[in-house]
Amino acid sequence: MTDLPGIVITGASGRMGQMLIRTVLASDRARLVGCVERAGHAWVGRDVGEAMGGAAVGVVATDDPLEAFARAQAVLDFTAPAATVEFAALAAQARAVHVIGTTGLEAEHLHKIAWAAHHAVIVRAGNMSLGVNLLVQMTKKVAQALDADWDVEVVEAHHRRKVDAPSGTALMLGQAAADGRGVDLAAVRDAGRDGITGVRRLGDIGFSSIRGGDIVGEHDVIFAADGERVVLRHIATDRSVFARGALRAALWGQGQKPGEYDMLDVLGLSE
Ligand SMILES: NC(=O)C1=CN([C@@H]2O[C@H](COP(=O)(O)OP(=O)(O)OC[C@H]3O[C@@H](n4cnc5c(N)ncnc54)[C@H](OP(=O)(O)O)[C@@H]3O)[C@@H](O)[C@H]2O)C=CC1
Ligand SMILES: O=C(O)C1=N[C@H](C(=O)O)C[C@H](O)C1
Repeated sequence: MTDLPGIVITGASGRMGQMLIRTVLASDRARLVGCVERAGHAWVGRDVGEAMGGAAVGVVATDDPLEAFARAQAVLDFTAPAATVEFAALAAQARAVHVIGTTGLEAEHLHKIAWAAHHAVIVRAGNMSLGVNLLVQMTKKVAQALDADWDVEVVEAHHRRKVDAPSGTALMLGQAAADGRGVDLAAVRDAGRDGITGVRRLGDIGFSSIRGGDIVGEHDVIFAADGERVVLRHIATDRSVFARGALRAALWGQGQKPGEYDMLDVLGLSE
């Protein structure tokens, strides 16, 4: 039992944090050894099972990430960009595999994460589900097969509490379409149409975001031509698909060389 990889969960009280706690506790391949919340959070000092309204599980939430990471083989991190950058440095210091699900990361954050990956294994993906990562590969293949007369639009829908747009998944899908076409996404990205936009630019990849209610996560990649359309779709109905992927990544990362990996590596879908 104690030989199983020890897992720490950051942002433990969050939507994903709580799903990750349940997933790790239910697993016979890993054990929960720590949960992190920020200083002053109501969960700090409390057993996380009780904090979730159930029975005690023997893990007390802490506001000391380094102490927790030092006891772990992997950190599952679905928090916010500034926190994730801080955790990347600490996980590298503790030589723990850092699984990053956080989205909304900008160039400055990615740069710091890349530095941490010189010293530790980092697995980062805007979406950890098997289905979305298959969709990424399908999107690349369809984009390879179709020319720029097929307009590419990525449409995503999420719950009302999501703070970043386009979603990390939408950006992965847009990147896959750009890779398939052999173009630079930054040069063709079109997000946020409003007002007199002018006609659509040939070759652009468009992004649209819907926010409402409790939508877990829905993504369409639309290839639209004159007279026909191809639509690739993924619908997540339960956050457990992300949590299972994250735990799989943590286990896969054990024994890998330091570096930055993604879910395509974990799932063996890289080309
Ligand atoms: N890659 C994937 O498969 C998926 C990625 N996500 C991404 O995961 C992230 C979290 O999503 P979700 O769970 O819905 O969000 P929540 O807001 O429900 O949870 C985020 C948690 O992180 C905590 N947090 C933020 N900053 C810190 C910090 N400095 N130290 C410790 N804890 C901190 C928050 O605490 P507090 O409340 O105190 O701010 C909160 O508990 C988002 O970026 C989302 O897009 C979500 C689902 C799947
Ligand atoms: O914030 C969320 O909820 C989700 N975020 C990820 C994203 O930005 O794509 C993954 C999933 O869609 C849920």
